[in-house]
Amino acid sequence: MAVFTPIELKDISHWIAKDFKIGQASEIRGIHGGIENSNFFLDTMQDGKKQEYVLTIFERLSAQQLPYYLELMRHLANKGIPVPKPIENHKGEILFSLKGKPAAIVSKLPGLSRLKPEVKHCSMVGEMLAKMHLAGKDFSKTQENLRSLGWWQKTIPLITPHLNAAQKDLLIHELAIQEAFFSSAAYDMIPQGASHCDLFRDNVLFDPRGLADSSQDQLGGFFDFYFAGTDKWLFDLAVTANDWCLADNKQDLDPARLDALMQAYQSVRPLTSEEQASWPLMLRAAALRFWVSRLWDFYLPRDAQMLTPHDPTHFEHILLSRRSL
Ligand SMILES: Nc1ncnc2c1ncn2[C@@H]1O[C@H](COP(=O)(O)OP(=O)(O)O)[C@@H](O)[C@H]1O
Ligand SMILES: N[C@@H](CCOP(=O)(O)O)C(=O)O
Repeated sequence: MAVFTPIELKDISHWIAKDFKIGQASEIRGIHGGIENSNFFLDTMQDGKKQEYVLTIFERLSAQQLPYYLELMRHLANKGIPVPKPIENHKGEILFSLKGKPAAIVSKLPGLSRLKPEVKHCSMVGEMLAKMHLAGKDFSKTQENLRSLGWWQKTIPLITPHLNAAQKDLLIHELAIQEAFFSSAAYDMIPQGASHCDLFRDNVLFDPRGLADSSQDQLGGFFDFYFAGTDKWLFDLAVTANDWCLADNKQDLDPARLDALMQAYQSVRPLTSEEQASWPLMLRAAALRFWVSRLWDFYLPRDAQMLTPHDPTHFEHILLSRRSL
């Protein structure tokens, strides 16, 4: 995150005590990392025990869009997928208003991110991603991925004035390829459902089981569902592969990590023939998605405390690498 909307303990103490069954708020701390929302670790004291939550103030998403994400998390958590569970108030509501903006409180997951994943981390993530896709099959709400083709088409003209000729050509050419892919019969046949769409290494936690080395790591959970949407499951897998399965040069795919991710995913949900055929183009779609959003954040930034924009060049290189496959 970043903190776009500062919150202090005095702003929420009375509200927490009055509206929830989570005890008394005892501490609130702004969280570094992340770029979309204002996030805080919120501690409470309940029956003499410290409880930990995450309070999020949504900076871009509207109160109309948010029920999809929060209900999805509740649905998945109820099905045993390790994701943050939204906390209800006395009326059973999970979406609130704080400082005039939508807000939610969710459970804090255990663990830490592994930013240098080994093969076994890719494997755990692949398996849980496929389980999550299947667990979302009977989720009744649908909402498009708000960072998909329509958003790329709208956003690319805003960022091209900032780019050099080669970058502009690359962006415009790849957009045309993706427009053709998205309107193809093969694309139409790829299965879809609730997808995370941003399952980067920093959105997954591992429970280190008390050991300093990572060999005993267990999956702690997936979080940050605020880019989720009803999308092709293969897109979700491609987003994941582009971040988790990088070789040492940080742009090409590492065969061992990729193989681990794909094998584990397919041990739960084998890919259809259309998905297999579409994989190279889907990897490119996933690279384009994040190149565009990082360029947008970089050239059209918002005011915030603690905001560190992500490097757009990283995804330019990834896109070039996937195009050469
Ligand atoms: N439910 C959660 N459990 C544990 N840590 C969390 C949780 N939600 C967020 N965090 C922490 O907050 C940081 C920023 O959250 P993130 O969702 O990535 O921000 P943003 O909403 O801006 O994308 C994460 O890197 C993680 O450390
Ligand atoms: N994962 C995306 C953008 C969102 O970042 P997050 O840290 O808020 O999850 C990227 O790396 O560009």
